[in-house]
This record gives sequence, C-alpha cells and structure tokens, in this order.
Amino acid sequence: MTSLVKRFPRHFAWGVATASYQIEGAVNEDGRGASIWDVFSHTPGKILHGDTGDIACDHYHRMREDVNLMSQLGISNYRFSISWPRIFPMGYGQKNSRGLDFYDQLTDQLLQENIEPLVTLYHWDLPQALQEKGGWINRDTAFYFRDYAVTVFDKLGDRVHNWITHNEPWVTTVAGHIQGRHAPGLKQPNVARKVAHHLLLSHGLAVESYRDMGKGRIGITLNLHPVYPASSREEDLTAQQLHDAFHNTWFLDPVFTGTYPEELDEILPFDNDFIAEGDLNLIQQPLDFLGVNYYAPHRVRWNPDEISHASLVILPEEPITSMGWPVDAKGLTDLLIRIHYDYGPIPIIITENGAAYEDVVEDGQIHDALRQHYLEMHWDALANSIEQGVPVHGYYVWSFLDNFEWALGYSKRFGIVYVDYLTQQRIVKDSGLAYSRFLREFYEYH
Ligand SMILES: CO[C@H](O)c1c[n+]2c([nH]1)[C@H](O)[C@@H](O)[C@H](O)[C@H]2CO
Repeated sequence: MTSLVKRFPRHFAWGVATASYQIEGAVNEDGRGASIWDVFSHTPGKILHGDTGDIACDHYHRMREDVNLMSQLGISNYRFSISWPRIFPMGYGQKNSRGLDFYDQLTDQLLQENIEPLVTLYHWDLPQALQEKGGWINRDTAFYFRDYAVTVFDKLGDRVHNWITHNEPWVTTVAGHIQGRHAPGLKQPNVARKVAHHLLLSHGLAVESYRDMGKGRIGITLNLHPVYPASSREEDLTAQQLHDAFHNTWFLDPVFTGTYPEELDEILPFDNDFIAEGDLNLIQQPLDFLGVNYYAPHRVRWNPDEISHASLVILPEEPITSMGWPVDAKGLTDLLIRIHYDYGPIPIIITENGAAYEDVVEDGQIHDALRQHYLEMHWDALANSIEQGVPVHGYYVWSFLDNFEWALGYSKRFGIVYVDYLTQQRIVKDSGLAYSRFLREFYEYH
C-alpha cells in the first residue's frame, strides 16, 4: 500500500460520507418538521420491507460515539448533510433553534477531533410543507432554499469552510419526478426540465449568497458516469450521445457553460417559459470545486423505448456489486479525464465512491474483502487520474455507516462500519480497518 500513498498529494482530503435522512433517525424530535422522505417511506409499497428512516442508525442520539469512532480510525474529513426540516420545519419562516444546535454540536465535536467538515445543504429531504406548495416544480422553492442556506452559512460558516449546495440533482429530478421510485414519487416527465432548472437555480442563489458571506469553498455534487457504446453500430453511438446528455451534460453544461445540451431536447422537449432572464448566468457562476459521485460506468445500446433511448448493458463476465452495478475502476479515470478536458481545470472532489455487498458477521468481524478490493482499485484509478493532470483534491468513501438505502431500505449495506439495526452496535468491517491503515500510512509518509 505504501507505493499508493506516495501517489497522492500531501493535502489530499481522505474522508467518509453520510446523509441526514439515511443515518439520523429522531424524525419527530426537537422540533424537526416532516420531510418528503418521511411521507414517502411511510407510504405502503414504496420502500422494500416497509423500512423507514424513523430510527435508521440513531445517529441523532449517537453522534458523539460516531465522531469518536471516525477519530479512532484516523479519518480526518467527514461529509454530512443537513436536514432542511430540522432547521425550518415548514421550509421557511420560523427557524428551529434545536435543529441548528444539533449541527452546531456536530461541527464542534468534529473540530475537537481534528476532523474537517464538508457540509451538503440538500441530500433529498425537502420539507414536506414545501412539497405541498409544489416542491421543486415551484420556482419559489429555489428562493426558500437560498434563505435556508443563508441561515446555515450564518450559523456554521465560522467553522465550516467547505460546502456542497446539492447532492445529485439528477436523482431528485429523474427518480423523484419521472420514475417515481424516490420521494416525492411523481411520474411526470413533462415537469422534469423545470424541476432540474429550479434545483440549479437554487444552487446558483446559494453560491451567490455564500460569496457575500463566506470565505470558504463551495461546489455542487453530481452523479456522473462515463458512457461507453455497447458496439460501434451507429445506433449504439447515438444511444451513447443521448444517454450522456441525459445523465451527465444535463447538469454539467448549465453549471459550467450556462447552457443546456441540445441533445436533451430530443429526449425531454420543453418550452423554456420557466427560464427567466439571468437564471443561467446565476447557475454558471464560478465554483471552487465539482463534487463527483462515482460508482460505475454505463455501457449502453440503442433502445428507443427508454427515456434516454439507451439501455444499460452488463457484460456477462464483468463483476458486479449487490446493487447490480459493474465494478470498473478505470471508468473513474475515464470520467475525470473527460470532465477535466471538457469543462476546464475545476478542482474535483470524489464526494462518494463505495460498494454494497452482502455482509456476514463472523465472530464479531466482517471480512468484506470484495468491498476492500473495490475501494483499493478506485484509489489506484484516482492516482492514475492525478498523474494524468486531473486536479483531484479529495475522496470520501460512501459510506461511513451502513444506512437507509432509499427505496431499498436497509437491504443494502455500503458502510465500512457495520450497523446492527436491532442493537445499534457499530462493528468496523475489514474494509474500515484497511482504510484506517491506509490513512495512517498516508499521514506518516507525508
Ligand atoms: C449511481 O449511484 C449514484 O451516484 C448514487 C449512489 N448513492 C447515491 N448516489 C446517494 O448520494 C446516496 O445517498 C446513496 O446511498 C448512494 C448509494 O446508492
């Protein structure tokens, strides 16, 4: 492993990541308002096994224990998200001081343990009260988001210097408003362009506000995939182009060039009456970094029945995780090089990378060799990217803890720390111990 640590720069930020609804629990405590995920998870049939985030990892009550465990493992960077309905139970108006206090205490605890926070403002848990006013279909939500962001910047900005406005607006747009498999559970493709635009507008408003308030770094996190054609046939090359627009440039282009990709109009035609003068300038304002969530590449073949006119192809011989996602670390290198050369020298942080596998507790240990190998292959791919000139500044494992995996509930485990949901016991998996050893070597070397 020693050779690998030498391939990363001295100040490279190694960390772990989580998200509020997936780990906190305490959904009815200390003034928290309902989120769209509380409503969605309590709607019969939406979540596997009827699981909900009501308790999750009980992190709201175990925060100090969890931060201490990170410190024991030698983790020095922690990405977490803030639950908007803990701060504004109705989404706007009267703020909830006890909700702010939780994140205030979490931030102080992290800093006491020399762990640098990276805070995501929105990881999908919209206040239900705003959904009842139209949610992201309503342009007002973008401005309520800005006001929420300003409140959090004001409370934590003296100690938090690294911010992410949105986690994966594509998922909110597509899974939440086209496919219906995520909250708010809508199947309305005709609103998708508007939802995506309002999410991006809210990003721009938050960045603009931060520039007036803070001196730290702010970016956005996008879920991105390299897209490979299944063959050199013309139709598969067309599928690659359209799928790339649907999954990648739909959000990369407005953020970095202030335009929407024309290919998208073939897939999701729209009348641009919801785009106001100045919106795109606001959306494309300079960022300090791009957060990239990478798990797997997409290999596609032409399929006009799919919204992106493409179907994913999994090769019979390629290894997959328990999510059915291919294991292909070179895809990370290909993706980062493409971003670097298509969108300029923007610093990149891998804000999520990890794998779900079936974990078995044996004599109090979890020998998750497949997850450990997945992670180590991706660290090597990341080093290759850096050696090819891509300015990668950090990497966060998804996830620190096993947690609520959205529509799949607790059936999928991504953690480097195992959570026994009956007892809430934490058990560090072999992959977590390996990460700890790697970090120790890295810090000793540098
Ligand atoms: C294609 O994977 C996406 O980029 C993605 C994967 N994941 C995510 N986005 C979300 O940001 C996390 O909340 C999920 O728990 C995590 C694991 O599913």
